[in-house]
Order: sequence, then C-alpha cells, then structure tokens
Amino acid sequence: MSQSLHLVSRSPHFTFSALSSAHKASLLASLCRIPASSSFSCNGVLSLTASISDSSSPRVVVSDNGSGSVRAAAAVADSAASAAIEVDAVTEVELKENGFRSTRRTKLVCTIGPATCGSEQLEALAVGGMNVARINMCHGTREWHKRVIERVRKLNEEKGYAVAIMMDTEGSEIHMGDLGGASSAKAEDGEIWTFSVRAFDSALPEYTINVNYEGFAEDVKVGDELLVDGGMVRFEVIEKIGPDVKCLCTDPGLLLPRANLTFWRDGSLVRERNAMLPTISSKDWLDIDFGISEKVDFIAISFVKSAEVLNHLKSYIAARSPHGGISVIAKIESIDSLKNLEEIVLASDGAMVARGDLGAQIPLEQVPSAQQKIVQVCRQLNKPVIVASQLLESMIEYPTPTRAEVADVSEAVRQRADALMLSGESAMGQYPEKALAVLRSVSVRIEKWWREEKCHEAMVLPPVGSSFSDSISEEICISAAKMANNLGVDALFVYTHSGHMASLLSRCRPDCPIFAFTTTPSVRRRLNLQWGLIPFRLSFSDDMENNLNKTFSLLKARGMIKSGDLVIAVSDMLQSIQVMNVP
Ligand SMILES: Nc1ncnc2c1ncn2[C@@H]1O[C@H](COP(=O)(O)OP(=O)(O)O)[C@@H](O)[C@H]1O
Ligand SMILES: C=C(OP(=O)(O)O)C(=O)O
Ligand SMILES: [K+]
Ligand SMILES: [Mg+2]
Repeated sequence: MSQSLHLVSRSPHFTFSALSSAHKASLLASLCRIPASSSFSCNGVLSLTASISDSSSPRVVVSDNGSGSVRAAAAVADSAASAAIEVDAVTEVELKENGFRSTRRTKLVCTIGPATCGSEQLEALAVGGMNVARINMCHGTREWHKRVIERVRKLNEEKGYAVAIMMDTEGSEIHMGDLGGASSAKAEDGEIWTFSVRAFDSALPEYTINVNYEGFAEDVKVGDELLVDGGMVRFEVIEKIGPDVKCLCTDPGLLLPRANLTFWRDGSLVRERNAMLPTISSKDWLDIDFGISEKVDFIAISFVKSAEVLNHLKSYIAARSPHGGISVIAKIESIDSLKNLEEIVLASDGAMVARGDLGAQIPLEQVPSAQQKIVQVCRQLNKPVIVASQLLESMIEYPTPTRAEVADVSEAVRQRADALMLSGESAMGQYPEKALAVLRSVSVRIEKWWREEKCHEAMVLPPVGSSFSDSISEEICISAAKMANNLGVDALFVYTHSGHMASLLSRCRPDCPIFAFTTTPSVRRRLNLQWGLIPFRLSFSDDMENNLNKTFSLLKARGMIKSGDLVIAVSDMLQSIQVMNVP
C-alpha cells in the first residue's frame, strides 16, 4: 500500500516559505506523521511527497514541480466552457457581492406549508437563502407535497438554484386530529373538553378533540396532566368514559390541528405502551416509499429511539435506491434519543435538534444543554446537525423578532450548528421571507463576530475514520483547515466524489469558505446542508493538475475568483494538500 501527501506551491510569494524551517518541519511532520526533525528546503516552488508503505518507515521526497505548467494549461482550458461548472445562483451572487470571507456559513432550512407552497413564494425563499426545503408529512397530502417538490425542482432547473428537499416523517407520536377543518380552536380556563379515540363520521361535536392513539383512554388515569404542544395548553383528566376522556382546561390557549399530546403523572412524563409504538409507522413507510420515488435528498425520521431503526431504514433505502442519494436525518426529540445519542448519531447521516417535541418530553430548562450536547456530538462524529423549532416563533404573527429570539438564533450559530430551521414561521406564518432574512443576517453577523474575536475554542475532534486511509483523509483536512486559518487563505478547494472529504473539512469550521467540487448533482444538493460548504457540480478527473486548471479558468470566467487569490486544495483521489495563488 502506498499513500502520498503532496504539498505544492507555485507562487513566488508563497506564504509557506515565510515560515521558520522548524515550523515547516513540524507542519509537514504533522501532515506526514514523521519525526519533526526531518529537514528540507522550500524556496518558491516546492513539492513534497511522503510515501507510507506497510513495512518501511515513511520517506519524504522534496522536488521541483515545474511552475509554468498551470498557467500554460489554464490558457489552453476553454474559458467559454463556464457553463460546465454549476453553483447555486444565489450563492454566486452573494460571493460576488460580499467576497469570500463574508459569505454565510450557516445553512438554512425552511418548512414549506400553505404560506410558501406557490412557485413565487418558493422562489422568494430560494433567493432569500433557503438551502433546504422541508416538507412535513404530518400535514397535507402526498399529492400536495409532490407538487411542492416539483416546483422546487423546476426552480432549480430553470433558475439555477440548488435547493435540496427534506421529507420529514410523521412518526408514532400521540397527537390530536384535524379539528374538523378549523384552523385552530380556543380552549378557555375551566372548560371541559372530551379527548376521544372514537372515529367521528360527521362533524366533531363541540369541545371534542380526536386522538390518534388507540391506547390513549386506557393509558391515562384520572388526575393526569395532559399537555398540548409541550404545555401551550394544559388539561387535567377528570373522568374516563369508555373511549372518551373528559379533561378540565387548567391553562388556556390555542389548540392547533394535529398538535402533539403528552401526559404527565406526579411530575413525570408517562410513557406507557405508546413508548412501544414503532418509530416508523405503516403510514411512515408509505411516505418513505413516496420520498424514495420522488428522489428527495433527505429523509428525517421523527422520534428515533435507537440506532437499529436507522440501520434498517438505510438498508431499505439502499435496496430501492441503489445509487444512493438519500441521507437519513435522525430527529432527537425524545428521552430515548437522548439516552442513545451517540449510537443514533453514528448510525445517521445527520441529526436534528427537534426542540418542539424535545421540550415536551424533558423539562424546558434542560433543552439548552441538550442542544449544546447534540451539536457537539454531531460535530465530533462528523454528522451535520440542524437546530429546529421556535427560533423565531413570534414572527408567525409579527414582522420583527423578539430580542430573545435573536439571542437564541445567535447561540445556535455560535455553537456552529450546520443549519437552522424555520417551522411554522415559514409554513404558515405571515412573514416567511422576513423570518428567513433574520436568520440570514443574524448568521452572517455572528459568524463575522466569531471570526473577529477568534473565539473559536479548539474543540477536540476525535478520529472518526475506520481505516488507515480514512485517517489520512482526516489528518489532511485538519491540517489543511489549520493551514488555511494560519495563512489566511481566501478559500479551501476540495474535490470529492462522495462528499466525505468536504464534510471532514466542514467539521473543522475553518475561517474561509470551502468550495466543494463534486461530480454528482445529488451529492452537491446534500452538501448544501453542511456548514461552510459551497457545493459546485463539476466533472473532474484523477489528475489534480488538470482539475485545478479547469476550475481556475471556469471560476475566473464566471468572475468568482481572480488572479492572486490564495487557495488550498485537497482531494479524495490523490490525498494531497496544495497551497497556491490563482494564476
Ligand atoms: N403541509 C402543510 N399543510 C398545512 N399546514 C402545514 C403544513 N406543514 C406545516 N404546516 C403548519 O405549520 C405548522 C408548523 O409546522 P411544523 O413545525 O413542521 O409542524 P408541527 O407543528 O406539527 O410540528 C404546523 O403546525 C401546521 O399548522
Ligand atoms: C422539528 C420537530 O418535529 P415536528 O415539527 O415534525 O414535530 C420538533 O418537534 O421540533
Ligand atoms: K414530523
Ligand atoms: Mg417533532
């Protein structure tokens, strides 16, 4: 087995040569896993190769690399072929307007509902920075969701956006029915409501709520507290009559269709047989089949309890969608998911801090520390993480967020979550675009603050690779990100087929943006969820020299980079780090 690490400079102003030779040696040693005592010279053009073989000790070879070749080849490359590179039209404008450094790193997910399902509204969200459109199978029909998917795809094709689609399953939670078509109902203090598992043929009787869980009437006891949406409205169980449960409203509020229900006894959440319900219900399986046939990019699974269900789902998807293309997101929103957090995150392709239901299952004051823990575990295990629910809840009704909401969004950005998500704000609120604009501006501002203050704590990133080759990729990315920060480069370039190398770079949360080049449209869309990645679709070969020439000329033709920009390139074909100025 032979692996090589490659370090190449072509610029006479190569920043690397300004480092002390001890620093160079230790930097290279850390790249090559060789003793830091090895010495070498590097003036101007440098190429360093460390060959690691099974039996012998590592060798380091330093050689001249012929600096003229890049420029000559770049001249040959066809600048008219700029169409051969695809990047999200909105990001392209942002990059040109704000420069590399100021592009947004935190990704934005919008739940699509009645307020945003039209093409014009979807386009306004795409222009406003939506990276992922989420459809929640808890609401609406499959036909309704199919039309949304088609509209998003059409916009991507016609307008050059790269919005990914996330389908979120309903899951086996206990929730209320549809309120007989009403958009909401008000429960007042002292009123008596009936929660029933009966199926009503005609209109719902007054003060009656349908419950979707068969075992409901048997599982609750007189005296239990019934919480709607984690406490937005509260009832006390006063009487059980067959399938009907009579409840007294103790905290008034608005009942919304399909609102989640939990019941509490002596201050603890009651988890009777409902805890035994399958994570993926039969309805969810049909929705998953729908998601696979619609080729959605992400499937988010509600109320995940263990890794087992994710492994099962992943083999199910792999059998039906052999070329891959669908990532599985585990929603952390139950006590069980917190208990089994690491195994769940490991088995997933990403996670969501689903604070809505999580806050109904654990005391509210525990949600912030749970969020921090989940974000941290995901980053350590190299999985993208979304912070979701109530980020800008007041903006469902008002055009301006509260100061507390802005502080909450800032905290998620400061924790360097990969993505933030809007739910009701974009699905059924009055100001979806304004809410998205708040997420965008707060993200950009806090990211800038964080870079200025350099207050990024050095998080220990444990090894995640399962093979030696994986470990080399990981070390390369950690070193490249560190070099990018130390040298103040303009961008990191990564050439990646599967996207893995790009996510390893993203995990390091470097100061500069990461241009991720990939050959597959679906990989490109999925990279859209990850922190700091600007995904491009580009055909490339195993020849890095060629790839770089091609990329430079295409990006220059588009006005996205210019001569003299300093970039660091890594790739998963040739495990290498190259530092260079754009010719
Ligand atoms: N496809 C849809 N059709 C109708 N209403 C929707 C749809 N998606 C979301 N909504 C509305 O937006 C609200 C917030 O969305 P979300 O947080 O995804 O759902 P939930 O409140 O059930 O957790 C929902 O309660 C519902 O009122
Ligand atoms: C995102 C969540 O899930 P859903 O909106 O599907 O309930 C949540 O509970 O916070
Ligand atoms: K859901
Ligand atoms: Mg939920």
